[in-house]
Parts: sequence; structure tokens; C-alpha cells
Amino acid sequence: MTSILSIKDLRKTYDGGFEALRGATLDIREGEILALLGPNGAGKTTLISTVCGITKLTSGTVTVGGFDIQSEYRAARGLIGLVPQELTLEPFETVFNTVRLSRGLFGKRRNDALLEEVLKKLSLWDKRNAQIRELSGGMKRRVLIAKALSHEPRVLFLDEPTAGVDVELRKDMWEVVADLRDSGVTVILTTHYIEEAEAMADRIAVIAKGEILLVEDKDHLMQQMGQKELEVQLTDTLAAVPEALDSYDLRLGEGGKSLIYTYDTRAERTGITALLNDVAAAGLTLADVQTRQSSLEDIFVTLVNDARPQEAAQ
Ligand SMILES: Nc1ncnc2c1ncn2[C@@H]1O[C@H](COP(=O)(O)OP(=O)(O)OP(=O)(O)O)[C@@H](O)[C@H]1O
Repeated sequence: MTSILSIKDLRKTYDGGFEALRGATLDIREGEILALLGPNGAGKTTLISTVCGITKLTSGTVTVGGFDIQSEYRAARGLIGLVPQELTLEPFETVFNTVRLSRGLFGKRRNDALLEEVLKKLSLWDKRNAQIRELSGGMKRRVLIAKALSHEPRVLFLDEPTAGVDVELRKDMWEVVADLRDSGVTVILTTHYIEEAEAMADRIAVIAKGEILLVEDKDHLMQQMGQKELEVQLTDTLAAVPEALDSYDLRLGEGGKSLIYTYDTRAERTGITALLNDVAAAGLTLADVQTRQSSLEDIFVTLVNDARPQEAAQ
């Protein structure tokens, strides 16, 4: 595995003494989309700000493309693009100038052809001469991405890229991010929309109380931690789960028209065959059988449940 970003035992204690990061360790692979999920106050923004050099770390090491973010700050920072959560743009500046200035700030030589490519990729080329104030919220958000891409970063941080954006635009953004990944940019995004992580990410990292609880391939995580439900629909209507089926963990579906069986996808035997035999032996007739898998959201809620008391204490 080639890691483009390596975070080791990162700690951040704010001036007031609050420990926002408590030994976070995370390796980001080159060319992946990693979603960093965590409840409010978990330390996501602190982690991003520290890696980007906006906040000074207390201890630990961070390297980007092999460059240490403290001793080789310029080289490390040059490899990173940051799309902040808040819209921080100059309203009277044009789109093209905004992006061009941003490139200049990183000390890169002028390259309008590259900026044209970036703006076209983000469907902003037609708006290149428009002032920022004339753009819609979604367009402004894309300008922020264009700014972050203007100096050709290899790692792009997106902090809540679709907060407050409508469903359609959110899907457009997912496509933009997938295209970026395909062009070789490594993407780390934070989001409160779990379905966004489910749709986009290759890997999921979960942070709570300043520590990385888990980093896992998304598909693997969903397969490993997910529970499945089997709904056995019946031609009969039941008032209660039949006694003959007491040995199974069953609950009655809506209107007593089905039995719902929850099983662990990791179990060697799911018990489904035996259940279906016993359902028939109990004199019930099957109408249909359906399975459902728990979502990433269910898994996430289970994982961070332990972190809730800290949040309440703040
Ligand atoms: N400048 C600061 N001084 C003191 N404490 C801070 C500072 N910035 C953040 N914190 C605290 O550090 C903790 C982590 O905050 P952070 O913003 O990193 O969380 P987050 O995971 O990004 O949360 P959210 O999902 O709400 O954006 C919080 O308890 C917050 O109050």
C-alpha cells in the first residue's frame, strides 16, 4: 500500500486544555476517496486543520507525500488542497481571477490552460467572467473546489462539501469528486450525510473523542458489521409469533402479515433453511421472502454510541 498521507499518534490540546485529538493514527492511500465520519465535536475539523497547517499540532507526526508538515511545511502544504466548509470568497472578483489568484498564492507560475481545464471539469467555464456574487450557492461551492485544485494538489480535503446543498446538486458533486479521484487526486471528505459516504467512499474512517475508532474498506465494513433481516411474508395473518418458532429471534411484521428474522452476516450458519422449514411445519404458508441489509448509517450509529456522553458533557 502506498500512503500519500500518514498521520501518526496525532494529538492536539487547545489552549484551554481541551484535548481534541488524542493520538489519532491514519494512513491514506494514494488515489482513494476516504470518508471521515464522526459525531459533532469528534475532531474532524481539528484533524483537517492540523494536517493543513492551520492549527499547530501538540505532538505526533504527519507526512504528506513523504514531507513532514512541520519541518517541510511548504512542500507538504503544496500537495494539499482544502475546500473549507464555509463559503470564503471575494464577492466582486470574477471566477477566473479567484482561481488564478489562488494558484499565485501557492507560488505556482501562471498556467491559464490548466485553470481552464479545472473550470471546465467543474462546469464553471461559462461563468469564468461572472462575479462571485452573481453565482448560485452550488456554483460558489464549486468555485471553492476550483480554488483548491488551482495549484494541482495531490490530496484534496473536502470539509462537508454538500452541506445545505439540494439533492440534485449533491449528486452532481459526487460525480465531480469521483472524476477527481479518477484523475489521480486522493480525496478525504467529512460529511454528516452518511448516504454520501456510502455512495462515494472507498474507505470509511470513524473518529470519536479525538481517536480513530476504525478504518475499513466500505464494502467490507458493511459486510462485516451489517446485520441482515429476512422478512418472511405469509398468506396468513398472525396475532403473535407462533410458539413453535420461539427458538428463533423473530418479530411480527406490520399487520401480522410477516415474520422478521434478524441474523448476523458473519455467522457460519444463518439458520434460514431451518427457519423456513419450521415455518412450513408450523402450518404457515409463505407468500414471499425478502432480505434487507443494514445501512452504513446503522453501523455508524452503533460505532459512535459510546462517544455520545462526551458530547452531552460539553
Ligand atoms: N479553537 C478551539 N479552542 C478550544 N476548543 C476547540 C477549538 N476548536 C475546536 N475545539 C473543540 O475541539 C473539539 C473538536 O472540534 P472539531 O471542530 O474538530 O469537531 P468536528 O468533528 O469537526 O465537529 P463538527 O462535526 O461539529 O464539525 C470540540 O469539542 C470543540 O469544541
